[in-house]
Order: sequence, then structure tokens, then C-alpha cells
Amino acid sequence: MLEASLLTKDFGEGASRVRAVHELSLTVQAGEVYGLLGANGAGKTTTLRMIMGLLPPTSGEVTVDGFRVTIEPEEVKRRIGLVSASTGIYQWLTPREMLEYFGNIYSLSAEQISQRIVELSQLLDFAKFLDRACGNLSTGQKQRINLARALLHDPPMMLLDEPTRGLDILGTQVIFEYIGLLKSQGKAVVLSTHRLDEAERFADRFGLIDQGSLRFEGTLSQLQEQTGCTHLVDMFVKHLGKSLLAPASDSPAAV
Ligand SMILES: Nc1ncnc2c1ncn2[C@@H]1O[C@H](COP(=O)(O)OP(=O)(O)OP(=O)(O)O)[C@@H](O)[C@H]1O
Repeated sequence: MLEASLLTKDFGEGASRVRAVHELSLTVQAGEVYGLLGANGAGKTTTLRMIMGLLPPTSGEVTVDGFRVTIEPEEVKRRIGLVSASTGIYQWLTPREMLEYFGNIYSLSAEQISQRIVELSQLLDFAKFLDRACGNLSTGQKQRINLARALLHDPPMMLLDEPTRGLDILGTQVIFEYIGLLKSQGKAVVLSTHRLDEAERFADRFGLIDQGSLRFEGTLSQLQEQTGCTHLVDMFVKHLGKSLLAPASDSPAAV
């Protein structure tokens, strides 16, 4: 489903040039949750942005469902949904209007849009406030609309960038259920998070990224074998400890 091959991203020029991601390769299959884990500034968001076609890689390639992001970025975008802590909501629109708006952007027909709104409002339990202004909804209710928006075009692949950041226990629970839903629907999921407990609970495989490079990769038992540690948190402290303590701006390798 997803294949990222030797992705590298440099920011800046000359002496101030910084390598945020260095020759990172990973694959994610349909129905699999891949936990992309790393400290602040490790390169997670930069990697996700390259996968989505929002940021051109300095070198390397991403293929989603057979489409190469450097050649057919629109085909790749069409196959990916993004949930990020910073996604905004249109305060003056109702959830129905907002989903109609995004459905049009994704070139869905009016019939497809109204069918998806019915399905998603049942799945994510927001039928009761479909026609209330988003500005008057609670944080948790707005979050459900954002989750629905990411699924509207029924993409086979979902990127979740720190999806529980800033959420309370109930909001976090909604995200947990959402990940379960994505898995049951056979989506390929990349979950980028600092929350190692969350990752350990949901991910089938993990990539531990440090200073832009994937240092360890595998299932929990493979990582346990590779690192000699039982839990993800111990792997971090033992093997990536220095970067956990370093300020974010010091993390990437200067090139
Ligand atoms: N547009 C940019 N220009 C210059 N440097 C950037 C840019 N975007 C990211 N970086 C740098 O690249 C490095 C990797 O950043 P990135 O946001 O990918 O890390 P991250 O793992 O997502 O971190 P966090 O968990 O803190 O969000 C950081 O040092 C960051 O400062």
C-alpha cells in the first residue's frame, strides 16, 4: 500500500542547511498500523508531509497504491486521509456544510457526499449535531467532525500525526476507537506519536526515528530482540536517550 524509499529532506542552504530526514525507508500494508516514533524534532512530521505530497523530498520516492508522489501527487493525495492535532474547523459552517464543502474538493458527487455523511455520522456518532454551527460545538464534537473529514473520500491510507495531542481522556478515547475503526476497515495507518503507551497498544509494527534516520524497525517482539528492552519506553531511554534530552533544534544532523 505505502512504500517510502530512501527519503531524504534537507532544509535551508549552505552553512545553515539541516538534514531533517535521512534515507528513510518504510512500508505499510493494508490493515496494518505502523507506529512512527521519535523525540521532538526527530523528523516525523517532515516524513508524513513528504508521504502526503505536501513537501517535495530532496531525494527518494514515495509510492501509494502504485502511484509515485513525485510524478502523480494528486493521485497520492486522493488515497490518503490526514488527521493532525492542528487541523482547523470552519466555525461558521455546520458539520454537514463543512463535509459537503470537502466532498466537493474531493470531486465526490452530491449523492456520494450525502451517503458518506449519513454513514460517517452514524459511525462517529455526530448525527445529533450535524446541523449546528461548528463554532458552538464542544472540542470533542469538533474532533469527531475532523475525523469524519479525513475519512470522507474513503482513502485506503490514513496518516495520524499526534492525534491525541491536547485532548482529555474522553477525546483520547474517541481517537482510540477511530484507530480501531480504521483497522477494521482494512486501512493502512501511520500513527506518529510521542505517546509510547498508545503506540504499544495500537501499532502492529514500529519505526524508531532518531535525527532523521530510522534506527530500529519491527514488531514489538522484533524490537525487543534488537534492543534487549521489554517496553518501548525503555528502548527510547536506552537507545535514543540523548536525543530525548537534547533541545529540538539540536536534533537533526547538520549537513
Ligand atoms: N520548514 C522547515 N525549515 C527548516 N527546518 C525545518 C522545517 N520543518 C522542519 N524543520 C526541522 O526539521 C527537524 C525535524 O522536524 P519535524 O517537525 O519533522 O520533527 P518531529 O519529529 O515531527 O518533531 P515534533 O515531535 O516536535 O513535532 C526539526 O529540527 C525542525 O526544526
